[in-house]
Amino acid sequence: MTHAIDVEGLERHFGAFKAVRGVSFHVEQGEIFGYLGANGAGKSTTIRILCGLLPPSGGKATVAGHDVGTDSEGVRLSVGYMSQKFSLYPDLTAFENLDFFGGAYRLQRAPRRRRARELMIEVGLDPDDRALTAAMPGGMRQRVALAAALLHEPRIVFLDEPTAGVDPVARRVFWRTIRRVADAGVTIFVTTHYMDEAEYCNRVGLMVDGALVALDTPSRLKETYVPGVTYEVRGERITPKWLRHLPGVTRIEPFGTGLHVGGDDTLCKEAIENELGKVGARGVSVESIQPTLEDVFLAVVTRKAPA
Ligand SMILES: Nc1ncnc2c1ncn2[C@@H]1O[C@H](COP(=O)(O)OP(=O)(O)OP(=O)(O)O)[C@@H](O)[C@H]1O
Repeated sequence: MTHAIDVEGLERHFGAFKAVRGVSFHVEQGEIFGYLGANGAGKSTTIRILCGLLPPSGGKATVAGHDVGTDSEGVRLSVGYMSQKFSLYPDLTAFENLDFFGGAYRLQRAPRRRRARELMIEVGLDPDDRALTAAMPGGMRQRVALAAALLHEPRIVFLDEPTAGVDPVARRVFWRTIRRVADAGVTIFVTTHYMDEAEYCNRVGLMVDGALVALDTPSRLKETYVPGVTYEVRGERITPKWLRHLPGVTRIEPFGTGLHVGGDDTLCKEAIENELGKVGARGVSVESIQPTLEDVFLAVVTRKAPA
């Protein structure tokens, strides 16, 4: 059975530089697939290949049954794509923009206008607002771009950092829409820098320097890469070197103003408190926490493989 997206040994080189290196994965129809990685890891390049906008240098990928190398037109007609650099016509309203994009997809006038209105309401916009998109704040423009990517009812949607710069309340609206669309059987391929959003994905792939170094459900990634216990440790001018040699400690990462300290099951709160007491650390608090995907990400990026 073909998957919504099938990728095998995908490569993309820019001159001597390898932006995507031997990436293989598949995405099931209706799955929300998160693609994470630092800036420059190769996420947007992968998306552009999978949307039929950039030819691969090697390997093979099929999207909605179309080969990206030989049938990029078929791919483009089957997918929705919200790019990081989407552009709206500044001298049109949001509704007029959507009406225009719908026309470009050759959707008939009455159904495309009905769908544009429905989508605008879904993403929290007023279809009758006469404001031009030039005057719209970035987060509102991103809502229009999301609606535009969904307009022609694609079976697969690629969202490249759809919520970058969007406030937390609006991010919830985005994700409510994304989940509703996925519940209707549409496949979502999404990149994000917000690790809390990655938790909403069925599976998550982690890219480092063009390579896919980990791929699994959020809970299995945590079991694999940050097993054992995790403590959030805070205190005045606290530094990893104070705890590095404590028995049972397996990882320490700076996290906000504190540290996330991971260890095997022998590591307890009291041992950390005692150790910090010995070096005279002040204002110490130690809390047992559930690891986040950010812990996974940091563990993968610094280690690149499970211990
Ligand atoms: N057309 C191009 N020519 C040369 N290098 C490119 C080109 N497009 C991308 N790159 C390089 O390929 C690498 C991967 O870029 P890409 O945009 O895929 O990263 P990304 O993971 O999407 O990062 P970000 O989170 O910043 O969007 C970067 O080093 C980038 O500079």
